[in-house]
Amino acid sequence: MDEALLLPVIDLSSPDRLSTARLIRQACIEYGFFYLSNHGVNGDLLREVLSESRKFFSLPVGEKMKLARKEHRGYTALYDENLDPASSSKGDSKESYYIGPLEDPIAQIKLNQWPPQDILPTWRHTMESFYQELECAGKKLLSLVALSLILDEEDFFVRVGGMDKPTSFLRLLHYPGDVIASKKETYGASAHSDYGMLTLLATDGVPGLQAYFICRDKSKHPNIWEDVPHVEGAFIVNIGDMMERWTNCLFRSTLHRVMPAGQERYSVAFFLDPDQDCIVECIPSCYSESCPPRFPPIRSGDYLKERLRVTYGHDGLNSVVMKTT
Ligand SMILES: O=C(O)CCC(=O)C(=O)O
Ligand SMILES: [Fe+2]
Repeated sequence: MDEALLLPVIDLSSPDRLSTARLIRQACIEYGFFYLSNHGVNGDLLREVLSESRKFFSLPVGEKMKLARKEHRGYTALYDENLDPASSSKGDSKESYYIGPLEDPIAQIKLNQWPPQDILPTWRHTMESFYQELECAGKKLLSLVALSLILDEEDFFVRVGGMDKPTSFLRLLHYPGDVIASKKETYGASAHSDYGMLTLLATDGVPGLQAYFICRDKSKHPNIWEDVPHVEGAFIVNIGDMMERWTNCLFRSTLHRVMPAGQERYSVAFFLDPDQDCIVECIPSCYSESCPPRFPPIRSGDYLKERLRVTYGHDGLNSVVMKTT
C-alpha cells in the first residue's frame, strides 16, 4: 500500500457556500469520499457515543440477542452479515446496532429497540441526541450537494420529497481485535457500497477503512484499495448508491471495506436516506442526449428493501414501515 491518500476536507461552516459546493462536486466526482470538518456535532457527545457503544457490545451475547435486529433496528451479531455476497468469507467479523428514525411522541408505532434502562441508563438519550445532531449536519451538507449539482436550487432534495420523513439509520459498529483469520478471507466489513444518499462516519482512530478509488485516467494511477485514515474532529463522508443513481454516476458511490486491524475498533455510521416514498430519478442537469439516464426511476423504500434483502437474505422490514401510501 502506498502512502495514505489525502482526501479533500470540506468545511461545513464556511460562509462561501458556492466555493464549498464546487469543492464537494470535485470530491464527489473524483473520489465519492471526503472529510467533513466544522460540522457542528459536539465532540464530547461523540466520545460519549463511543463509550456507550463499548458498554453495549461488552454485554453478554444473550443480553445483546434480546435486542436482535427487527424492522432493521437492533443488534446484528458477529458474522451475521456479509456485505459482499460475492465473497467466500463466512461473514463479516463485526457486530452492530441499528437505530432508525426517532419516534415522535404521538407516533403509534415504536420500532427502535433500546437496552434496558437499569443496565444502560443514559444509552438511549445519548444515541437520540447524536442522531439528531447528525441529521442536522447531514441536511446542511445535502443542501450543499444540491447546490453542487443544480447550482440555483439548494432545496432540490426537499422539493422532490426526500426530506419529508428521511429514513436515516445510525449504526454502531464493533470490530473485535481478536478475530482468528481463517483460511477463508476475513474482513471486518467486506467490500460494499452504501445504499442511500450520504454516509457520515466517525471512527475511534483505529485504522482499517479502505476505499477502492477508480482513476478515470487509468494511465496515471492503477485502481487500488487505499487507506482512508481517521482525521481527528472530522467525519468521513461518502456518496451512496441512491445519490449515484440521482446523478447518473457523476457522483460515485465508491466501494469500501474494513480490514481487520489486529486491534479492537469502534465506529459509528449515519446513513442519510430519503423519505421512503421519494422517487429517485436522474437529476436533469446530469443527463443529456449523448448521456441518457442509466437507471429507471425507483421508489427509495423499494430500493432499500431490495438491498437489505440481498445483504441479509430478507429485508427485516414489515409492511407497516415500507407500505406505499
Ligand atoms: O466502520 C467503518 O469504518 C465503515 C463501516 C461501513 O462502511 C458501513 O457500515 O457501511
Ligand atoms: Fe459502508
